Amino acid sequence: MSSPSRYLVSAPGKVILFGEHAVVYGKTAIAGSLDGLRTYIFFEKRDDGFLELNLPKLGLQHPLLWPISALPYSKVTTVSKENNSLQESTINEELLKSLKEIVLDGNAGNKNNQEINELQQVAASVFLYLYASLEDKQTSWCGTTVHIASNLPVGAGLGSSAAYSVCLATGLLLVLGHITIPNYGEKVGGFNISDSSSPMNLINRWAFQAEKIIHGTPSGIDNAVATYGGAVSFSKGVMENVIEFQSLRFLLTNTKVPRNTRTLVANVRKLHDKCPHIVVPILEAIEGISSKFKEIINSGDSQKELNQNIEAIELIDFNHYLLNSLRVGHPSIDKVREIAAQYSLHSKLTGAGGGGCVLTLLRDDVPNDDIMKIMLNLTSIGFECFETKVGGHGISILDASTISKQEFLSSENIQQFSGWKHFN
Ligand SMILES: Nc1ncnc2c1ncn2[C@@H]1O[C@H](COP(=O)(O)OP(=O)(O)O)[C@@H](O)[C@H]1O
Ligand SMILES: C[C@@](O)(CCOP(=O)(O)O)CC(=O)O
Ligand SMILES: [Mg+2]
Repeated sequence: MSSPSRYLVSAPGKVILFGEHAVVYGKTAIAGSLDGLRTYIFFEKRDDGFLELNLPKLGLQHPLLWPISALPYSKVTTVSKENNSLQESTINEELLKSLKEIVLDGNAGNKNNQEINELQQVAASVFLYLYASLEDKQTSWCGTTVHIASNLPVGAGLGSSAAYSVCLATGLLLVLGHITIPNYGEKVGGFNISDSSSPMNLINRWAFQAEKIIHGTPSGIDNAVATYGGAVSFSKGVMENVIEFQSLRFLLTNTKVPRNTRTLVANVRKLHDKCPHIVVPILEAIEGISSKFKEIINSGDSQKELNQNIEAIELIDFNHYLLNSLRVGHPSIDKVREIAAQYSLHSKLTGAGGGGCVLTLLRDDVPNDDIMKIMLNLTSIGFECFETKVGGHGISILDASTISKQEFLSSENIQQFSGWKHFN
């Protein structure tokens, strides 16, 4: 049977309850997928030897179009086929540098000579990097068109970079024939991240490469959550389910203050290297918070108790103050915390901080009227808020042979196309 000519893939955003930044240093973090906030990518095979990438969410009006022949294949050294699995290694900086130049080059891909900023350049380079690394010269593959749709805010701490990376890795592994759409019940990898031969793990590892290009030194938590979904604790590439986390309700407030994860993570690194005697204990204290949360959960308290467990709630404030001491706070985040505190609710920054989103725990004993008032208050000063729970699907894939590009682009609810396959 021939493989589909079009694929639709989707991956969720994530929210970190405890442990952001510290997780980059191998400490434990607690995170869950945001099933309702997802990135979708439509992949269509071409037969003219071109790669087309559309980045409307990053403000590019026109598609970027490159002939495959423009890719610097002589510099591709990162992939070797071993035991039928693609082994990636560290980022091939020489290849990446060439690809970044190609992205800016009007003769190669930027036909409309659009002004391309650094963020757009990185997003395009990630696509070309994965394509060049994954293309198997033996296949008669002749190009692809990529369209992206997303209801995830970009650069707001909800893991849009990981959702983008996971979708790109999944779609390119599919269209380049490295994996097929797994059947229900087929072993696809689940949580066993070390099993390198499973499709899920292959996707996760390539998405991690993409995250490295975007972030510099990611911990891997965001791509793991976007790949496998659910609610988890994560440390040094090992994930565990934290089912109880799924019962908690949160308010997410997007301050809309733009920030960039790469810069924030790099700033924490500088602080760490300059003052290790101060920063290392802070990171250990954050680890203590994640551990305490797991201890509370494992102590057998009922969900109601977890939701109102004052010790668990206080962990939110502790984590926030510690993140502030790593200098990743922002006055807009403090404003959200202040408004929520008027109703005795506790909040912390989530993701890399510096603006972006704030997470507020919605306790069961807080009346809906109060939640409405907080939301009104926050929206009246220009913030955007929505209530959410965590958990749910990771990667989803659809054989989109019967869906046209126009149907994809004009759809108000891509999730409603029938035939999606989920793997958790
Ligand atoms: N829908 C999208 N289309 C293209 N690139 C995206 C998209 N979503 C995210 N990205 C990439 O991810 C970057 C933002 O990632 P980051 O700074 O880590 O913030 P976050 O992951 O918290 O949203 C963007 O600059 C872009 O490179
Ligand atoms: C700060 C960090 O812990 C999370 C970053 O998440 P986001 O890109 O801000 O959604 C970095 C990481 O874990 O790689
Ligand atoms: Mg990110």
